[in-house]
Amino acid sequence: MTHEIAVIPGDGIGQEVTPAAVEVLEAIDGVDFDFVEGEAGDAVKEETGDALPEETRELAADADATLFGAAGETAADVILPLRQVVGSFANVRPARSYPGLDAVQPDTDIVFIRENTEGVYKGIESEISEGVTTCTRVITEDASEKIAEYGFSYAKQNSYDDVTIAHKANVMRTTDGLFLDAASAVGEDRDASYDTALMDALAMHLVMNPQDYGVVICPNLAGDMLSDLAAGLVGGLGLLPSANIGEENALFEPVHGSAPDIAGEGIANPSAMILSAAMLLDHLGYDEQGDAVRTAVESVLDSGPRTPDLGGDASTEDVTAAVIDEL
Ligand SMILES: NC(=O)C1=CN([C@@H]2O[C@H](COP(=O)(O)OP(=O)(O)OC[C@H]3O[C@@H](n4cnc5c(N)ncnc54)[C@H](O)[C@@H]3O)[C@@H](O)[C@H]2O)C=CC1
Ligand SMILES: CC(C)CC(=O)C(=O)O
Repeated sequence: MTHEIAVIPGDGIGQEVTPAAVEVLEAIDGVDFDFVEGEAGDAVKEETGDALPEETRELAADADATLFGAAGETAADVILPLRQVVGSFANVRPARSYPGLDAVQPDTDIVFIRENTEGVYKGIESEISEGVTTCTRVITEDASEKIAEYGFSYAKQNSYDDVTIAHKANVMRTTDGLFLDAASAVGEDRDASYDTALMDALAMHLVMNPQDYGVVICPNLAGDMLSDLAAGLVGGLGLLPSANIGEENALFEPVHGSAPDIAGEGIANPSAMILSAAMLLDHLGYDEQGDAVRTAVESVLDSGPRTPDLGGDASTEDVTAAVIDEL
């Protein structure tokens, strides 16, 4: 069976790390892919006036799964609609420390399960008068229950004992009050053990004691910010993959952006993107192959070569070739 994969490299280092992930997928025995590339991001907007052309939307909608690199200034006009195109309701962001890396917290294994459809990401903003702006934060019972169901199931399936529901219901009493109540009710219904945590204090605890956390179920913006914070604990954004999961489709992307400070130098760390490809393999049912990719990345992170963000002097291509050798 051949799987059609939409490949959308985007801007900046997206153009460098996405081919690395495709090379790794091509090196896997026994799985057939048909990669079809689409354009999106700043460069295509400059050419055509549209950061996400209709052909690219259709490509992602029709493919078995999508690999997305990163976009630059147009990121919100690209990745947010793409998440909708694939019907994603959950953004899964594992933050793990790796042996051999000099990380702030070398004993971290946390998976952020981020609500992926609402909150401030609805983009409902207005300037109601000069110098006065508003942003409407949408939280619904259905979406809160759905992400909690996904989070508790993920914890069970992947043997995480600690589940934490992140919220700020002491301030956003109505919206995060609903998120907290709906997510807690899912935990109660399942007779599952879980904690709840105010997200400000949670940020501190994650930095000081990440080993106390397993699965963290979050509203949309909180999940974005807490997962980036966790990237800092384990060695940086070059290491964090993610999956945007829908009922019938999914999109896989690194947590990082287009990194204009290093774009074009060929030194971006491809690990986050390659690990996103491993999540794509899991999603398509190739768990063994997904594990093999993760093991190969781990081994290269441990023994090198490493890109400059991890203290090395290797290129994106050196690291990719080493991962393929390990495979
Ligand atoms: N999903 C997306 O397409 C996203 C796009 N962006 C866009 O990216 C642009 C830059 O945003 P920033 O806030 O700087 O975030 P960023 O994630 O692009 O970069 C933050 C820092 O991490 C480093 N970094 C990120 N990925 C790396 C990798 N693979 N290897 C080595 N170092 C890496 C960068 O060099 C930079 O110092 C903006 O235009 C923003 O809108 C930001 C976040 C997500
Ligand atoms: C530029 C943004 C759309 C990136 C972000 O916040 C996200 O990953 O949700």
